[in-house]
Amino acid sequence: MTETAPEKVNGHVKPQVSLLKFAPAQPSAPVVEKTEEPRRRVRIDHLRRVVVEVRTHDGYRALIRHGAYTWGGARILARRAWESRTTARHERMMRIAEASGNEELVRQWEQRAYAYRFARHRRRVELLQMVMNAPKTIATGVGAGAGVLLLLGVMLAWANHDVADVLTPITAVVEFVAWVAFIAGVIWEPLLYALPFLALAGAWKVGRGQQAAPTWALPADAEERDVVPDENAILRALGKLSIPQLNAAIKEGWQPRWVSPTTRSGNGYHTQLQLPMGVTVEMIAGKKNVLAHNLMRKPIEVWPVEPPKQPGVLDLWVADQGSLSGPIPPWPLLLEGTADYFKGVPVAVSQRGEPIVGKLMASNYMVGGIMGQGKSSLVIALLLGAILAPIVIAEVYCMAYNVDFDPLKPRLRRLVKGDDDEQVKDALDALRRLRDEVTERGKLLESLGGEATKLTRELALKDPRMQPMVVVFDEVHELFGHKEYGKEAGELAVKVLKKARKVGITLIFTTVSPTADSIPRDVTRNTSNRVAFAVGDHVANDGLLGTGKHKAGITATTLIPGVDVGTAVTFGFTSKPFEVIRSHYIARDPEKGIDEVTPVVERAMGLYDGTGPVEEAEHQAADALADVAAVLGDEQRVLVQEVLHRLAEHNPGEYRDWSPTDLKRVLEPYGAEQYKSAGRMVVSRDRVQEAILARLGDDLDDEGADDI
Ligand SMILES: Nc1ncnc2c1ncn2[C@@H]1O[C@H](COP(=O)(O)OP(=O)(O)OP(=O)(O)O)[C@@H](O)[C@H]1O
Repeated sequence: MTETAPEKVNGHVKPQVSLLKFAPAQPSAPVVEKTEEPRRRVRIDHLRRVVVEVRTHDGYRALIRHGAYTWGGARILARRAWESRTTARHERMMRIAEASGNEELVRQWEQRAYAYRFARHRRRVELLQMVMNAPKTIATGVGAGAGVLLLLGVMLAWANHDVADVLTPITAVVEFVAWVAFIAGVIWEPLLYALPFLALAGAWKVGRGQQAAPTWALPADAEERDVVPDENAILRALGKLSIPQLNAAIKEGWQPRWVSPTTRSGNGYHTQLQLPMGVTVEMIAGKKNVLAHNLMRKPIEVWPVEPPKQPGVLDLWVADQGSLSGPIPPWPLLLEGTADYFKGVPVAVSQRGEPIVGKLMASNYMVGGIMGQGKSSLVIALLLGAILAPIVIAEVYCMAYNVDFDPLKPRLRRLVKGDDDEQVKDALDALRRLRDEVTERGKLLESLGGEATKLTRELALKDPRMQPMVVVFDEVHELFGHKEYGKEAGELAVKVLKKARKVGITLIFTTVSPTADSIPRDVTRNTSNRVAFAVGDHVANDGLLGTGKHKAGITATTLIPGVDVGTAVTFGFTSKPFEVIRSHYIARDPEKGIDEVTPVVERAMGLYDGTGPVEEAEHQAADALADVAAVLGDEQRVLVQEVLHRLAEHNPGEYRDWSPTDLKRVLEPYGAEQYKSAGRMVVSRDRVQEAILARLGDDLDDEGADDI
């Protein structure tokens, strides 16, 4: 017996009772002549072309435009009239308030609607009463008027001694009425004929004022998209984003609450407004390109974001046209000046044109973006600034074969180049050393720093083991992505980053691949300053700037590679949720013979060797005895507390934390320590001066002994 495989229906063994309904087998269809369909399509295409092409005809556009103005104006007037006589407006406002969940506002509009209805009812009742009383009122009025005229006539007749004058006032009034009737008779007919035209003209004017015509029919200059993004321009631009919920709100009469009206901010404009229900900032950010177009800007010049503490608010910053593509001012330290590790280094200008300082103390960097967008240049600006502070130790681990860091070599403690296992291992070793270093420095800080919770300038100058360090890991994905060293490197980096900020170690990572696969998330999370040059997609963007940033409009995906070179979206440089920066460029192109980097390195070397204007490195230990003498001045005796106070003022770095014991420790060897006078501890000027002389004598003796 042969077994046959069960028949299958849709991949299942054929069921006993099939629930599948098969279409009856069609008799072979007769061959149909297919010539009709293309012809119909051709006709539709032709029709469509005619409809579209006719729009380009000036006469047709003018006809539609003016027709639409009139029709639209009439509709607007009718709506206004309707709203003025009914509670339609109140109800609309109530719907908006209700939709935005503002119960207080709903109640207010309800009360207004009630007051309006009440007033309208009273007016109607009064009108009715007036109509009913009209005959009586008219009769009374006419009677009173006739009486007055008659009285005037009598007085006139009396004055003129002519009885005929009694009727003169009444005759004059009758003649006046006849004239009015005559004039009205003359103008009535033309007025009657002109009335529809006047109404049409009025409607046309209103329609034109409101631009109530299809956009394609408007004259070329009528689409007055304003260069200044004021409230009107912003509302117009928002209304043309094709966001249904926003359009519905606008149709309902939504008027935004301007949290902050449009104000000038640097080289752009800043506005904040509350969005209606159903419309999120993400939706607006998703249409950033269209918004930028509507505001007559490039996408990079428009930044719609949601402030962290103001949910539902659209924070819009619009740069001046072209302001982000002009030349960047030269690096402030290019020709002169030194830097201070504890204050930071100028690296860029912000979107508003303000200087951006790259902090070094308590900061770490992750710089990413596709190739050739300026990552290395930004890091070189940071590093050049850092080495212009003579106390800084700098190391570079560049996991690629490139010459970017070569000119800095003389001033670097270590420069490793290359992406072979050997160099990657060097970078790993550097991280291992740094792990030990941060621990060591932590202990030193505890023992030397006293109250200080992090490295201070004084401490760094006092102890060479606490000299600030800047360590660059270029193309760091080679390290973190390394199959042998990657895992350990990631863990070490996180450990170092967590402790480095307090002990004066700055880590700078750069990568072309800022995704979670190449850079451990925890490494990026623990970097305070993140820089995204043009990136390939939102994954890379969020890998650098943080999850959800792309959706929230903080995105470097709109930066154009090759065009926006040197421009980056950053986090951590200022207190703002993000900052678009344009980095200073210290040019170097050996092929063209341009090299601005080397002179800066030479300057840094001058400072470092002590041949230049060293400000910080040459730290002289304070001479406490001389300082005490200086603060005593001419006074015979000074209270100990006063001496300590004056010393702290004189040299806060050295004496701020001094106590009477410290003072005693310095003065005692010379017998000049404080003593009690009239019940209070004092320091004597004469004793201190004698101590200085005694010390001088000792020094001379020592020199004499050395000479022998
Ligand atoms: N701020 C800037 N302004 C003007 N041009 C710049 C700026 N930064 C960089 N460039 C130009 O872009 C080129 C590439 O810069 P850089 O090497 O810094 O890019 P990168 O992102 O580090 O590229 P790679 O990943 O290939 O090293 C530079 O040689 C320079 O010509």
